[in-house]
This record gives sequence, structure tokens and C-alpha cells, in this order.
Amino acid sequence: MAGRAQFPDEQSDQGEFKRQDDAFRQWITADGSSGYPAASGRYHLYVSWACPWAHRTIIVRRLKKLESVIGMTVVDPIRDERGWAFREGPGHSLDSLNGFHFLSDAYRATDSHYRGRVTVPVLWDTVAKRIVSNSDDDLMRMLNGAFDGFAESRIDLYPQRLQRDIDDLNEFIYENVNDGVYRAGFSTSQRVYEQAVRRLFDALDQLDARLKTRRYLFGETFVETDWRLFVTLIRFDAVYHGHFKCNIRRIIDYPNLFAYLKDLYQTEGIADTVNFDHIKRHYYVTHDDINPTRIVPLGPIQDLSSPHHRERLV
Ligand SMILES: N[C@@H](CCC(=O)N[C@@H](CS)C(=O)NCC(=O)O)C(=O)O
Repeated sequence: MAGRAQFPDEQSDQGEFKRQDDAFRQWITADGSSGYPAASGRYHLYVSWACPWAHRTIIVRRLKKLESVIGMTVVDPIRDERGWAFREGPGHSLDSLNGFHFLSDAYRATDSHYRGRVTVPVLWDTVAKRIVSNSDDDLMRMLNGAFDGFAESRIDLYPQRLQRDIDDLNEFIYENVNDGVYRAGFSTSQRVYEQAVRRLFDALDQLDARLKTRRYLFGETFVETDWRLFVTLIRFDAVYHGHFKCNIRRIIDYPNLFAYLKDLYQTEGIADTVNFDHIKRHYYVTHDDINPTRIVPLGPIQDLSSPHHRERLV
């Protein structure tokens, strides 16, 4: 028998969690042909440090050194029935840009009939006064590609010669790992849970093998796929292993994946984007159907700063 779902509108009769589609998918371009020209000071990110999808956009903003070009406001990690909220607290704040109390205010300002879940990340346009995009996939690409006239860094996370391979590996990692942990954790049927967990660990085993001889997924330079994987790996032992019952192995048990995780974590500027307090409190306190006591575990102890010895790989 199926149990009670965390998000009933996104649950199939078989007990599977099927994520809703992103609602806003306008596109910022360098030349402005889309109606949304790249500009400094025009766009603003609303994010949560806790959310892996939002974390991806925070990372691209950081790696491209776009902090002074695109502003950012962080929501309270604790989400109640009113959804993501702007409050003053450690690592989060009120919304000084628009004075929104809830992220739903931004959704309503964009589409007064919006009925879906109100999710982070969101990129807000201060000129059009609406959400440009709430798709993290698109936002990663836009921040990487459209703002080169303003970005201090020349890093390219989606190089032309690798695009097809990147798309394929992104898909594999999304289906089995990024969304895999949610399919396991939000499953309301034993069968569906077991299937998701098996697929997840099969994929992690394959990725561990791939990373034995390569420093990053595509060789000596990281690309967007590495960061798409990173946001799940960094939450894994602290949250997905216990809260989502993905507990066949931990990341620390994988020699290559763990060293790779440390390598990415130690990349300049990245550790500052990882907020374990927000991550743990968000998951353990917000999903009442999974953790009704709202007790946040103390562990795990993990040393992400120790040497990873991956510089020798290419
Ligand atoms: N837009 C993202 C999904 C973003 C998402 O689901 N974010 C979660 C937090 S990790 C959220 O905001 N959830 C709000 C809610 O469940 O009400 C995607 O491309 O898959």
C-alpha cells in the first residue's frame, strides 16, 4: 500500500514522485534579441542555500565572478505552508529589492493565475518587473554564456566541443542521481523506493569508476556537469543518506567520488556557497511527512578540507 505523499499533485498512482515542469523560461541574451538583454544590475537571483537546484546557479554566479553584476537574496531555509519566505536570520534576509514577504509574491507578480509549486531558484528582472526564469538548467547556461561582457572570469562551463556529451551525461546524472535521491525519498511505495535506490547506486558506482582516471567528468577541466553532480554529492551524507533513505553506501565510502567531491569543494569560492546549517535544517524540518519530529541530526563528521590528491589526474 502506498503511504502519504510529500507533494500529492506530483505523485503517480504507483507511488512515484514526478517533478512539475518549470513555468517561466524566458531567455537572457548578450545581444538582447530575446527581449532580455544581459546587463549589470538589472537581474536578481532569489535562492535558497539549501536547495540543490538553486545551489547550481549560485555556483555559476560565483565561478563567473558575477556577484557585482547579478544581485542575490537568500530565503529562510524553513519553509512552512506559506512557502519560501524572506526573513532576517543567519545566512538569510528580508527582500530589500522588492520588499516581498514570500517568494510567491514574485510568482504572483509574474502570473496572477500561477497555481504550481513556488520554487527556487528564480531570476527576477528589475526592469520588466517579472520572473525571467525559474529553470535552473536554463539559468546555468544563461549565467555562463550571456554575461561574458560583464563577467570577470572567462571560464566556460559549456564548451562547444563537449556540448553533446555534456547533455547526455547531464541527463544520466539527472535521472539517476539528482532526481534519483528525490524519487527514493519522496516515494510512497516500497517497490518504487527500491528501484530508485538501486538505480542511484548503480549510477554512483559508474561515476566512481569514471573518476578513477580523470580529474573531472570530462578530463582536466570542470564543466557544468561536474557542478550539477556536486550539488547532490555535497548533500548526500548529511541528508540523502538518512532523510531520503539512500543508505547503501555513503559518498565517503567511494574512494574516487569522495576525493572528487573534496576537489570540487576546495575550488576557489565554492566552500562559501555550501551552508550545511541551511541544508540540514531545510530538509529535516520542512518535509513533515518524512520527518514529523523535525529533529535535525548532529552528524555526520566529514572532513572536506583534507588533501584530495587529484591534481595528478588529467
Ligand atoms: N526548477 C527546478 C526545481 C526547483 C525545486 O524543486 N526547488 C525546490 C527546493 S530544492 C523548491 O523550491 N520547492 C518548493 C516546494 O516544494 O514548495 C528544476 O529545474 O528542477
